[in-house]
Amino acid sequence: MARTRTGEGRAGAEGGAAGAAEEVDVVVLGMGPGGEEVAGRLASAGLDVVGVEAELLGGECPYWACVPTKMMVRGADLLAEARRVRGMAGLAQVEPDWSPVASRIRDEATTDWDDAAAVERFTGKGGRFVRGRGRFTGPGEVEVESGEDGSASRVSRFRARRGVVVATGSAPWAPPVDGLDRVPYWTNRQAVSATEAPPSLLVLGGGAVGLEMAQAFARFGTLVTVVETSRRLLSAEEPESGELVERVLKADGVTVWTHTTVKSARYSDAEGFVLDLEGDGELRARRLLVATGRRPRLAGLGLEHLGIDPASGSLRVDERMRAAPDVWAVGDVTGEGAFTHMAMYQADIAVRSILGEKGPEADYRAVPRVTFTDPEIAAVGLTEDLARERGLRLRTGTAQVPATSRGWIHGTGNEGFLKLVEDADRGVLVGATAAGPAGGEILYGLAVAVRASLPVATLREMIYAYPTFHRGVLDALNALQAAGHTDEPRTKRSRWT
Ligand SMILES: Cc1cc2nc3c(=O)[nH]c(=O)nc-3n(C[C@H](O)[C@H](O)[C@H](O)COP(=O)(O)OP(=O)(O)OC[C@H]3O[C@@H](n4cnc5c(N)ncnc54)[C@H](O)[C@@H]3O)c2cc1C
Ligand SMILES: NC(=O)c1ccc[n+]([C@@H]2O[C@H](COP(=O)([O-])OP(=O)(O)OC[C@H]3O[C@@H](n4cnc5c(N)ncnc54)[C@H](O)[C@@H]3O)[C@@H](O)[C@H]2O)c1
Repeated sequence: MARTRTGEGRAGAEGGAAGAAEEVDVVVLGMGPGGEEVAGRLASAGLDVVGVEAELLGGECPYWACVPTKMMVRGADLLAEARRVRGMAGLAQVEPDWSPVASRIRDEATTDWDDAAAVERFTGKGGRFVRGRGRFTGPGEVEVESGEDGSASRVSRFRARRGVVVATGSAPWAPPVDGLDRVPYWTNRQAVSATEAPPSLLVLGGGAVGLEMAQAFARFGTLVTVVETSRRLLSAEEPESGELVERVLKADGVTVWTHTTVKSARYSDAEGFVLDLEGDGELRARRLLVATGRRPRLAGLGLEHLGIDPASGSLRVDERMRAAPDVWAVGDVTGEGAFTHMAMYQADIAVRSILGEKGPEADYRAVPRVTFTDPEIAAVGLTEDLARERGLRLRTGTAQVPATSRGWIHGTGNEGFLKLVEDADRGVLVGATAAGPAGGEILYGLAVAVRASLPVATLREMIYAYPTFHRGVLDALNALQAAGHTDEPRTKRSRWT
């Protein structure tokens, strides 16, 4: 697990001594992807910047989230591809072994959960790094407490002339299930630090975290059961996405319980984890992963000193990332979408805002999101349901990947679909889903179309390379036009798409 270095003083000045606040330009609270980007850019621009981080500089993404989970996914996908050789290209014998995945995560991704290189990168730009937990003590005033595990704690105080950036991210949230707080369940952190694939795993929550991990462990031989309260998996996405991912997970041997409520949880060495289901008996496994969402980290930040209610759920920001006078916020803490690309996007806007530079304001019409299951479930903009809720008059068009030329050529492993949601009055796409092999890559063109409000007529006039997966967009456009309004997926393969 993480070797935190709270309180060590190797990374530049440690700030003002307790009692005397040191004047600096900007203090950044939390150095995940959002905070690191803001602090690094401002330091490079010549500002006197203090970056405060309680754990590891880089935050959740490189050490416990995006990067290590995608290494898990990569290993799992290699196994799945090897298993598809039979009937397509001969025979391949597959013997799953988790240890190369664990080694890559430990040695390549996280350097054994050590952030020395990231600290050096930041201080190399002229930033000053303080390891510790920061909080507001007044407008523009920040106190950082360093030291833990019984070591004497020290307090540094700063007064930020230009302002403070809050980038404290999010923490896993567990539902109020009786007994859950008393059992040693995994969050994403223990799951990515696993040195072996457990024999059996219960996954509570059928969102991105739960499903990426469920499929990865299943492909390495773990007996996985997913339990989800909603009627379908990936409930925020198109219904077709949840249906597809449930189908492929089942093909991977995963047991899926949707629309299921867990009443209570217990654990013993002999029994392992036991979840009591409302009405439906119980589920058992050696490990339990709780992946039921995350919540912005606002507690203990002293936001009350700014007149902000820390219980407000997220730190609301305007289109220039301002949360209060001379306070900016970026990343998961803003509640605008818990993605690294969102944190980086907002960081860019905050940097320009702090430097007084002009430039575009935040625009969330085309937020891309990719769940890295196999097939990848990628989407941008509004789902059909959300677009309807906004009162738009819609047309939708869907193409099934196996019915396209490339999907058909691809053969096994070709599950997926492309769905377009058009604002029929304006003739532009307001949302799209690309589910299938390389769905996240195919999404790019659709994201451009949504963001730039490209006329659907222009999309139809374009030339799509044959036989690519993205050429399926033409099929979906044809479906859009043919039906006027169609929710029916096309099942027949047209000759040239
Ligand atoms: C399992 C998993 C997989 C994911 N995969 C992807 C993916 O593939 N693609 C993607 O785009 N997103 C992914 N995400 C989401 C992504 O990790 C987050 O959106 C991203 O890390 C948010 O960045 P951030 O800077 O807002 O916050 P964080 O990364 O959470 O960093 C915040 C930092 O602030 C520090 N901090 C908190 N409070 C204080 C304080 N008071 N003082 C000092 N420091 C403090 C924390 O220690 C932390 O290091 C994934 C998330 C999970 C859980
Ligand atoms: N590939 C990516 O970009 C990626 C990957 C992982 C995580 N993330 C980000 O991290 C955030 C957190 O991911 P997550 O999957 O933990 O959250 P999520 O909110 O996406 O999904 C949580 C799921 O848990 C379910 N749930 C809630 N309470 C439950 C209960 N008591 N029993 C069973 N199920 C319950 C919800 O209905 C929901 O489907 C996401 O918002 C996502 O943006 C992104």
